[in-house]
Amino acid sequence: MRILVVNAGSSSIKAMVFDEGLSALASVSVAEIGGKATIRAGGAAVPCAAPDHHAAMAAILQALAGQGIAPESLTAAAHRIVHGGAALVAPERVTPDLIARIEACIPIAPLHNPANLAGIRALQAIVPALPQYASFDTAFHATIPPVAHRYALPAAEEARGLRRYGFHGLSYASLVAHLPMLAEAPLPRRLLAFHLGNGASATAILDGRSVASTMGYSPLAGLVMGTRTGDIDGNAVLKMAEDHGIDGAARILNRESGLKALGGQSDMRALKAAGTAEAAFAIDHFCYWAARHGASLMAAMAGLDAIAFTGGIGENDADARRAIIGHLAFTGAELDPEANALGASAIHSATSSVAVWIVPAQEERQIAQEALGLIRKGPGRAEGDA
Ligand SMILES: Nc1ncnc2c1ncn2[C@@H]1O[C@H](COP(=O)(O)OP(=O)(O)O)[C@@H](O)[C@H]1O
Ligand SMILES: CC(=O)OP(=O)(O)O
Ligand SMILES: [Mg+2]
Repeated sequence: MRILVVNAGSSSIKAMVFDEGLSALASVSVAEIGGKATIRAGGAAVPCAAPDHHAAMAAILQALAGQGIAPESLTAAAHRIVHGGAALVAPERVTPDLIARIEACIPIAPLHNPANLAGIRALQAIVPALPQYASFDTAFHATIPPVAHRYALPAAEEARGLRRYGFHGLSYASLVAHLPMLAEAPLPRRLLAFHLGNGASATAILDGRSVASTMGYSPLAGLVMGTRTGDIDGNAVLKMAEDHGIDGAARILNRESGLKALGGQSDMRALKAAGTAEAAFAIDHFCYWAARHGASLMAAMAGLDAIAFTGGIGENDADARRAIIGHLAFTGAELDPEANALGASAIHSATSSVAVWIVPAQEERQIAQEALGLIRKGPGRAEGDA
């Protein structure tokens, strides 16, 4: 069995092929789509032409074919879908109806759902009979209670879907599954998890379940991100819509803000390499707001037992982790500088009252596992619609 998993983020596509035992058979990724794109297929990353997610997907399929994994040899494909709305809270087989429901969420996830659909369509065009499955980034957050997910808006607005959803759920679900293995201990009761990638969020995980998260109606809210503002006053958004039109305001908020606006680069590595005063301010701002939002999530769990970092920045950037934990020192969290610099799994000091972990994001494995669950269940109600 060969399951191709496609994880399209806002700036990257990560593809992996798994067998039925969830062993990885191949891995290809394209980073910095729309910028200085590079492709990694086993060896070092090399430049590639990927002005958009369609081109990146074509490059990935070509690279996989070069490794002997032709699209025709796949058993199934499984995709990360960022916004599933309130109804799509479990993995599903891709059908025309499901595609329509994913399309309906494009206005709320403009950087993501089109990219996710690009992957599905690319495969449909080449191997129309290939069964495809979808896993939702919003699903892990279905346990957030109304007090945390409801906006204080009139009921009619809520009925139109205006509520907080929470994202990066596949990453958080895999973190909850893997942290006990890394720590060789039960999952901490009150866990503050930071997913810091191009998109960034934090989640309060109480007894393994999401009880609050920083992203809201869309993946724009909460922390400062590569090109997204994070939290901003609604009236400031209205002022921007007045000045620039709705599309202009949406473009500024989603694509021209965040680290890019403050420091001139959306990519953390590029920002650090730039070394300018603006870049330093952007990084300070990112870490300060990550900590501010993280501290607010502690109230949703009545305290804190452990912190976990994941995502491209969370896993690889020791400076960002040090700055964020520095802002959260009042919680009793303290890093072991050497372990942090090395990127070890446990990075807290011996005297820290809060455990601090690095957990590699395994969204692809999580997606493969969810698809495998559906494949093993056999043809269900979705099969008839296909
Ligand atoms: N060694 C590193 N040091 C600092 N930042 C890094 C490092 N490796 C990756 N990153 C950053 O991680 C971010 C991408 O994270 P990732 O989770 O792959 O993104 P996406 O949201 O597209 O899935 C970029 O800002 C990148 O610069
Ligand atoms: C939801 C989200 O922001 O995803 P990414 O970090 O992959 O852009
Ligand atoms: Mg990602």
